[in-house]
Amino acid sequence: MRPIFELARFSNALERTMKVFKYTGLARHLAYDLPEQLVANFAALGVHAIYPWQSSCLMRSGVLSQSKNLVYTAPTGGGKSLVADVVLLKKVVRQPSKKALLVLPYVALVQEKTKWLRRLVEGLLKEECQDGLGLNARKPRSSEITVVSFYGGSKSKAAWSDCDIAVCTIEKANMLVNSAIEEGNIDDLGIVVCDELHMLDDEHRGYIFELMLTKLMCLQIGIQVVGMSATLANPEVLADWLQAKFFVAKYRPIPIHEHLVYENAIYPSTNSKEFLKTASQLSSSNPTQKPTQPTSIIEQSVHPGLSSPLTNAVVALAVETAEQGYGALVFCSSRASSQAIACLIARTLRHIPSNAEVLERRVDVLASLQALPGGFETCLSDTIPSGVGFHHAGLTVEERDIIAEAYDNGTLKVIVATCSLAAGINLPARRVILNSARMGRDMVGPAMLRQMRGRAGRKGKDEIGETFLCCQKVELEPVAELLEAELPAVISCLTPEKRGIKRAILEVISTRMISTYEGLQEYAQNSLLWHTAPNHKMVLDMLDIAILSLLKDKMIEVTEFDTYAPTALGNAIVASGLTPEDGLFVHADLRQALSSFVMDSELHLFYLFTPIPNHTQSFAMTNEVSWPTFRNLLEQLDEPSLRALRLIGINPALVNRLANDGLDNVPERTEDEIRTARVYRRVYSTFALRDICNEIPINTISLKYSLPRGTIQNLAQTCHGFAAGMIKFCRRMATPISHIVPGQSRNQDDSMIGPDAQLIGAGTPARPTISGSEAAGFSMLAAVLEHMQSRLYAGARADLLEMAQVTFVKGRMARMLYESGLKSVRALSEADAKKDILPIMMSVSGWKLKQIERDVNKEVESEGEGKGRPDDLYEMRRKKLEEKLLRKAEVMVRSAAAIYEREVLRTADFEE
Ligand SMILES: Nc1ncnc2c1ncn2[C@@H]1O[C@H](COP(=O)(O)OP(=O)(O)OP(=O)(O)O)[C@@H](O)[C@H]1O
Repeated sequence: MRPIFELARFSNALERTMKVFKYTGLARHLAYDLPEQLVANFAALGVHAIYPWQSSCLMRSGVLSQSKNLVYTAPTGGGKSLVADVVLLKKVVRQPSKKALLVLPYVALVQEKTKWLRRLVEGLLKEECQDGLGLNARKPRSSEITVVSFYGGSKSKAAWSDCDIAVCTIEKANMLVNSAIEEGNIDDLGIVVCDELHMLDDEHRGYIFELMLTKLMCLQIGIQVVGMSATLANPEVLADWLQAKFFVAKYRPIPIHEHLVYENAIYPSTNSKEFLKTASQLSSSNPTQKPTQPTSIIEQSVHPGLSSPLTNAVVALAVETAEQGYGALVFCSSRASSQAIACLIARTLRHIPSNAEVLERRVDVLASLQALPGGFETCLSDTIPSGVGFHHAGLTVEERDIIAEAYDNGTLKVIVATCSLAAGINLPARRVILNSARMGRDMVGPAMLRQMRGRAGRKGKDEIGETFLCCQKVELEPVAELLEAELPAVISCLTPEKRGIKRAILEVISTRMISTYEGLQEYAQNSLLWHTAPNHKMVLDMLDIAILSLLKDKMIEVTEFDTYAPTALGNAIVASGLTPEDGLFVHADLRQALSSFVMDSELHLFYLFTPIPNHTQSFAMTNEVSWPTFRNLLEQLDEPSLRALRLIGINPALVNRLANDGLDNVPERTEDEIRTARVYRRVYSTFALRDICNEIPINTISLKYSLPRGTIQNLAQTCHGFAAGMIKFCRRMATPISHIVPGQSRNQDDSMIGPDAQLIGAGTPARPTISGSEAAGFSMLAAVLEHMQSRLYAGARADLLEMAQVTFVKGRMARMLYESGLKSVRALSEADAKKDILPIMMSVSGWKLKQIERDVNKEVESEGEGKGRPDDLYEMRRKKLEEKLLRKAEVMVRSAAAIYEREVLRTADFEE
């Protein structure tokens, strides 16, 4: 290792850093040209030296000088993120006018990375300006670096303009890039880092990576692109596409010892070839083949639940790891089996004594789970005391966070999870145990298998890593095939069989990036599709077909200059982040609402705010509708609500028939039938959304609709973003925007176009692409939806709506204030922040106090009494929290006073 950051012996960070430079040679450090504070921050986070491969990768010409794009791969846990962190932070510090986008596929990863980067930029300043040169140069002004996360369901209201580094999900990143192009400030973007680049070939979400990167490649304005992955079979192809340097590293700081387990026997496999050989020998019926010898045998338990050798092996291996005081991650094929296996492991571990302090921490974990407003999976009460948790998408985010944190800090020793955990968060383990290699009924793919096994032995957490792939006889052959399988080459998802290029074309026309046919051809030539297609004519034909289809669907039009311009519809679809197909679906629903909107029931509005099936893939999948429940819900509706549903297209007789016949779903053979099925599924979700807004606990809703709590929570979180998208859709439909010059188009809140908006081409008339009355209708609908949006944000009934306008008063807080007598904005405006509001806020934040207590105990335990007395530390942090909440309470009172004053003035105006 090259010890550029070697340190630890010095107390003061800066002093430490200076010593580092002397020790390692300034020349080496200057090669990276990193600010001292950044070096110190890396060291404080445990990165004292850089791996040789990281150094070689960074030193590829043009990478650090930010003139070259970079694509690289390294094994899981190999330290890829550090390379990207260095390039990204250097850009932001040295070119302070530039912003950085960091794109990750999962919300949990976005949150984790945001926390990491915030710690990394602590005290790190970007240089604001440097006027003049030499002796006359003015000293640069400096300012702090802001890191903001963007993802669906995020409560943050931060805007692109507020941040230096935006950490985003793929969809949000694409939307940010679209808005920046449209608003003419894409120049502000200096670097885009794409983690998990292999996701490019994920048909559901990954193709948006390609749309975004193709735009950046086409723009040619020097935005540096950095892409990385542990599972890229063809980095050179991607590098060629992105005009990037590429680098392949094989280094893994902690090697993994791999094993195959079959019929209670453990076979070693030092590499995947040997693994494959062992698996093939075991599955072979050839008597002449010399049998492979196991290294050890797992004792078969007499417990009836462990009669299957596979389950017996999985449980025994997990128990052994926990007994030795290490962490084990067990991957199962389904949510149900992960819970069942967790219970079996816990039952065995129950008889093994743990120390009193650990037991107490587990009691705290359970208490935190019990305190969750959304309820918790009661089965966890059986497993947590033994140090075992489970983790899957059926749990709420809070449950998953508590379990992951307890595992990370050693309170829990085993987590049993579905494979979504492997890619979703960075939880390391001494031992990774695969209870067969399946996801549902299918075998996992080679990339996922690598991700799962890659969780074993992570630098900074453990010094050894082991994996055990446990399988049954029938699985030996598919497992052998899986092990032999090469990682599939990443290919474009824009092929006609997958997503096609319609959305891609609509986006670039709608954002005004391209308006000519030649421009569109050039765009297509910048896509991965072009780089991987065997035949370029096919791509150009696809382009023609997509243009025709967009013209036919009236999403784009041909102007009198023979260029392409978006229609209001096309613009609305792109602005609200929908695919063209989903956009048409939503448009049909909104037009119907325009023609006959049912105002005397909330149901129609809730329907329009319900994310459409496929928009949030996890909700209301085909087989998740319980038709008997649907029928019961219809039976309880009042007349206006029933009328609303009939208008939307629900036929109660059909629901009745499906419930009686025990059928799974409405038929989906023709396009009409597919649309109808989507409407039924969306309405089912609408009922759940209505319950969420009526503050029915997640637990109760989950039971009522036979849907997991995680699914209900996902609906609650995604509906806000979807509702905002619908409002944007209506606003754009209401506005003649087709000839607005980029950069002049709209206000920050994306509301109306100013009267001075410039026209493209002298004398070009601004032609609304929909009729005046329809535009007015959409404008009215936007206003109605906007009004109702606060109902969603409040998560509370109408009587709390007024309160929910006040800053920081949302959901539970609104209810608590209401219940303690502060029932109106006026009452709140007259309240005493310290005496009346602070105690309520402290009780709502009870879980935070628990968290403080846990953190203090943990720190004192690891750093000793030098940190201070636990009680004093706790008191100090409690006071800090109190001060923070008091400031919030004061803002609340001021906000309530402002709203009340406005209200009084409005009434006075009206009375005059
Ligand atoms: N040079 C280094 N010295 C010490 N620790 C390091 C170094 N580089 C990375 N690490 C640590 O190793 C761990 C794994 O690194 P990182 O998350 O960057 O790996 P990765 O290759 O991105 O893994 P994955 O593919 O699983 O996301 C992290 O805890 C990270 O802080």
